[in-house]
Amino acid sequence: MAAFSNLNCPTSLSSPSSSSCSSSRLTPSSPCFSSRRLSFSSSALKKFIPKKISLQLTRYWNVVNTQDGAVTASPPENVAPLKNLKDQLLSITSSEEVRETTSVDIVNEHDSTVSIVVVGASGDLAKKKIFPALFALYYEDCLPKHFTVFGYARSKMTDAELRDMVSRTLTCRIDKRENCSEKMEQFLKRCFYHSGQYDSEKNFAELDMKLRDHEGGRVSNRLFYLSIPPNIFIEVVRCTSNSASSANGWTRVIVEKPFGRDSESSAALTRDLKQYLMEDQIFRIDHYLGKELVENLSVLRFSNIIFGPLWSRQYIRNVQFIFSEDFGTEGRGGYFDNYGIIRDIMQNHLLQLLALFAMETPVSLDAEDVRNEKVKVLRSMKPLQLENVVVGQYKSQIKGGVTYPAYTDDKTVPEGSLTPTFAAAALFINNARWDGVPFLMKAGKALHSKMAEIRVQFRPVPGNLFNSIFGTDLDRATNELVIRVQPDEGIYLKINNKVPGLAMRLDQSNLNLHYAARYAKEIPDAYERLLLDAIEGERRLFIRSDELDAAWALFTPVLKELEEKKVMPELYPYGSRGPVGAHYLAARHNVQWGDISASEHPQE
Ligand SMILES: NC(=O)C1=CN([C@@H]2O[C@H](COP(=O)(O)OP(=O)(O)OC[C@H]3O[C@@H](n4cnc5c(N)ncnc54)[C@H](OP(=O)(O)O)[C@@H]3O)[C@@H](O)[C@H]2O)C=CC1
Ligand SMILES: O=C1O[C@H](COP(=O)(O)O)[C@@H](O)[C@H](O)[C@H]1O
Repeated sequence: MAAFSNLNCPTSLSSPSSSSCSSSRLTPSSPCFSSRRLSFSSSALKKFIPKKISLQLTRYWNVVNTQDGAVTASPPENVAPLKNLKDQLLSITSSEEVRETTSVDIVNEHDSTVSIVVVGASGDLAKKKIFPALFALYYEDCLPKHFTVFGYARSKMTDAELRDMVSRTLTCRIDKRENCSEKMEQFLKRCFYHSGQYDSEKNFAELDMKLRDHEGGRVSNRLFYLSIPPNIFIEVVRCTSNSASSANGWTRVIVEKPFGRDSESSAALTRDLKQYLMEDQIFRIDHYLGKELVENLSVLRFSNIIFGPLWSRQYIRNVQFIFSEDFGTEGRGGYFDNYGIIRDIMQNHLLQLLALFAMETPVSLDAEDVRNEKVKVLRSMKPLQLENVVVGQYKSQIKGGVTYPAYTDDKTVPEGSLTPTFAAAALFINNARWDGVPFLMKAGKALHSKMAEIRVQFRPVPGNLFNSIFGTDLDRATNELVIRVQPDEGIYLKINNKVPGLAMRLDQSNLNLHYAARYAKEIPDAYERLLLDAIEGERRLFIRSDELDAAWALFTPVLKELEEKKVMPELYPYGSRGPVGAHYLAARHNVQWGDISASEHPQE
C-alpha cells in the first residue's frame, strides 16, 4: 500500500497502489492504482454490506487493520482501482446487494491524516536520524497531504524549542538542495511537541487530545516511533494503546533494537508487546534492511540470469559479511557494555544480510513471502559453536601524536569489562544449497575503516587452462563478487583478464558498478525508506517475531557460553585491523578475508 503520489516517492514493491507508477520500486508490469483505501466501521460493515459481500471483500481485498471497530481495506495487486469497486462487487455477488454498498464511506488521502509521534524526541537517534529522514521525505513530497509530526519526551520543551532543535540538527542529504530553507520552514510548521512521562496514561491522553485537534475530524492514522531505551518500551506501548491509539484508523508502532538480549528476554518482550498490539501493528526496525545496496541484493540475485545458477555450494566457496567502524563506543558505552558487538551488529544487521543472501526465491515480493524464506534460512542454520567465534576488545593506541582511548577508558564502561567490541564467526547453513559453505561474519568498532560489505568468493575454475601462465596462484585468484553496502556504494566483480599486449599475461581486474559514477541521484538514508514503508503499512523490511526468535536461537547459546566462561577478548589497538584470531578462524575454514587481501590494498 503506498504512496502519496509523487514521482520521486516510490510505492512499495508488493502492493502497487500509487499514482507514481513510473517509480523504480514498481514491477514493470504492475498496473497503476490509486492510493485510496476503503475505510468503514464494523457497524457500517454489518449494516450496509451484506455478509456475503463482506466475506468476499475480506477475501479479495487487503484488510489492513481491524482495530477499535474500524476496518480499512485496500485493493490487492492485479485488481481494478477503487473506483471500480462496484464492478468488482457485482462480479462476486448480486446487483441488489451491491446497491446497498453505496453507503460505504470511501476514504482517500484527502480525508485521512497521519500523525507521526517520535517518542524520545529529545534523544540521539531522533535528532540524528528520525527528524532528518522525515524532513527528507517531506522535501521529496513523499508524506501524505495531511500529516503532523509530534515529539514526545520528558524534557520540557515548547513547540518552538523542538523546531529549533530539529532545524539545528537537520543535517541531511537535502541540505544543499534548492528551496531547502523554504521547505524546512513549511516542515517545521507541522512539528509539535508534548512533554510527558513514559508511564503516564494521563500524559498520553493529553497527547491524544492534541493529536485529535490536528487531525481535524479526518480518519486518523498514527505511527509511534519508540526512540527510547528498551526498558521503557512496554510502558510506552501500554500508554499508547490505552490512551493515544487511533479511534478510526490504523495505529502502528516502530520498535528500535535491541529486541531483548537473548532468546528469553526477546520472547518476553514480544509477549508483552502483544498484550497491547497485534503483530501487524509492530514494526521492528533493522535499519540495515533499509540500505540501498541491501534492498538491491534480491534484485541482483533474482533478476540477473548470470547469478542464479552460481548461487550455491557448487560454485561459491565462502561468503563474508563484514562491518567495521573507525570509531569506538564513545558516548554509548553504557548501552554497549550490556550488549556487545554480537548483539549490536551480528545478531541483527549481519544476520539479516545473510538471510537475504541465502534464502530461496520467495513466492512473491510480498512481505510474508519474503519473510517466510528468511525464516527458513535462519532455522536451517547449524548451531554456532564457541570454537567458531573469536572476540576482541580495543585497547588504547597512540598514533600521530594522538591518543586513542581503550574501550575500558570510557567512564560508563565497568572496569575490567569483557564485553567484545569485535567478533568474528563462522556459520553454516544445513540445507541442500549451502551445505559446507562457510558464511563468515566480522564486526568491529574502533578499526581502521568504516565500511560494510558482502564478499562472495567463488571456487577455482576446474582444470584451468591458464594455470601455468598466470603470474600468481590461480587457485587464489578466483572470482569474487563484492557488494559494498557503504560507504561509496558499489558492486564489483573480480575477474581474471588478459593484460593488453602481444604477450599472454593475465591479471585480476574489476568489473565495476560504482554508484556515484553511474547514478546522479543521491542515495536516500535507510530511515527514509523504512519510515515511508511503515506509513504505508509495508512490512517486508521489518522483522517478524519468528525471524527474531530464530536469530536469537542461533546466537543465545554462544553468548551465554562466552559470558559464563568469562572468555577474555583478544585486545587489538584502536584503529587497527582487529585481532589476529579472526585470521586463524578464517584459515581453519580455508578462507582468507577479502577485505584485507593484497589485491584490495595494492598501495599498502
Ligand atoms: N543512537 C543510535 O545511533 C541508535 C539507537 N538505537 C536505539 O534507538 C533507541 C533510542 O536511542 P537513542 O536516541 O540513542 O537513546 P537516548 O539514550 O538518547 O534516549 C532517547 C531519549 O529517551 C529518554 N531516556 C533516556 N534514558 C532514559 C531512561 N533511563 N529512562 C527514561 N527515559 C530515558 C531521554 O529523553 P527525556 O529524558 O527527554 O525523556 C532521551 O532523550 C534505543 O532503543 C537505541 O538502542 C538503535 C540504533 C542506533
Ligand atoms: O545499530 C547500530 O548501527 C550503527 C551503525 O549503523 P550505520 O548505518 O552507521 O552503519 C552502530 O554504530 C551502532 O552501534 C548500532 O547500534
